[in-house]
Amino acid sequence: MTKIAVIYHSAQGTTEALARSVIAGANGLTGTEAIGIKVTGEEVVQGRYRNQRALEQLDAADGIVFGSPTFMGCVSAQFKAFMDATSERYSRRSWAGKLAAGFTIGSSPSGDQLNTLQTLQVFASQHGMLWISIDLPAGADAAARPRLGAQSGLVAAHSAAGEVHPQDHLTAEYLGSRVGELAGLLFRGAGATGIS
Ligand SMILES: Cc1cc2nc3c(=O)[nH]c(=O)nc-3n(C[C@H](O)[C@H](O)[C@H](O)COP(=O)(O)O)c2cc1C
Repeated sequence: MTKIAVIYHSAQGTTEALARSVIAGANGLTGTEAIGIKVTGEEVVQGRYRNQRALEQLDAADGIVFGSPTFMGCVSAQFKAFMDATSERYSRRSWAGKLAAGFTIGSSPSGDQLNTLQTLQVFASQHGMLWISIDLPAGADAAARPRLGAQSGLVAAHSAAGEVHPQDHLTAEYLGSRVGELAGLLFRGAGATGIS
């Protein structure tokens, strides 16, 4: 069984909604099990993220997808607390060779979300993880994914009413299925399942 974990922080629910789509995309593959882990403010005590069980769940995953809202042009403080809590794993190289990917959402189509994604990408690289991009041709994909054109991960933006765009959900599903399929190929020798 290929294991994918999606760890995310969400204050108002839009990042969580995208996380559900990433999970659904991965769970749509035969032989893949995806779980969601939500980082909450209550788990951050004096600046330290304290959920050891969550970290152990991530240890068991073949691929980890990181999700954070873009707050002031970067990951949220809660998500950064989680990132800092992985430093022992960094020292032990626990996550080296796992697959990684990321997604973020903001209120503006160009609200500096790319900096959030790049923060996630650097974080994954510090761990020696293998970063999975979005390989769809922006502007040429039949389903118009990725809507805002970012390729290094999913950049989403919600409407003025706070709604997540359906195409951003489609891209999130695609990202989940891509990470799941590649993890299956790399770690389980599973045959291609036909991402489309
Ligand atoms: C403190 C704060 C900072 C924010 N900074 C940005 C920003 O830099 N760029 C942006 O596009 N949206 C920004 N937003 C909007 C949020 O990213 C957006 O509403 C997002 O969907 C929230 O995610 P959530 O629903 O998972 O909490 C900010 C919101 C807050 C509360």
